[in-house]
Amino acid sequence: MSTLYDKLGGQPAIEQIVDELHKRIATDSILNHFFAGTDMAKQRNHLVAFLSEIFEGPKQYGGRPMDKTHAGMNLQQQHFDEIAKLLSESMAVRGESPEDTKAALERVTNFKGAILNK
Ligand code: HEM
Repeated sequence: MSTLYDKLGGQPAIEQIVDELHKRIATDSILNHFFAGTDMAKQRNHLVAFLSEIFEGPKQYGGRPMDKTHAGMNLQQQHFDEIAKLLSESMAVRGESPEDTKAALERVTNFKGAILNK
């Protein structure tokens, strides 16, 4: 049976989705200030690896756990919702189906408790 990673189109698809997401974050006034000091090239690789892994692709994320990564940011529900919205848009642009997009959002939402209020 194919995994969500395969259904989405594998590594090239995840890379394109993350690039679309980063384009949107850059012009989003709710989110972009959080990334002011971030090396976005590194961030791209980390996020591609992280998403690939949670979508059941090859295990490849070697970065910090989500609670440590977002420590001190005091992220709130509205920030999470905004990223989730931009991620959905990025998946739609890439031509992903509503079902696969929903499944992906569910996987990401599993980490909400580790990301918010840190
Ligand atoms: C929606 C679910 C989210 C996921 C799956 C996620 C995932 C990640 C990952 C994998 C990293 C890289 C970790 C590392 O460098 O070791 C990261 C870093 C980061 N995330 Fe998130 N994140 C999420 C939500 C958010 C939100 C809502 C914000 C703020 C608006 C945010 C802001 C950041 C920032 C600023 C960094 C870079 C930290 C640095 O420069 O060291 N994240 N995130």
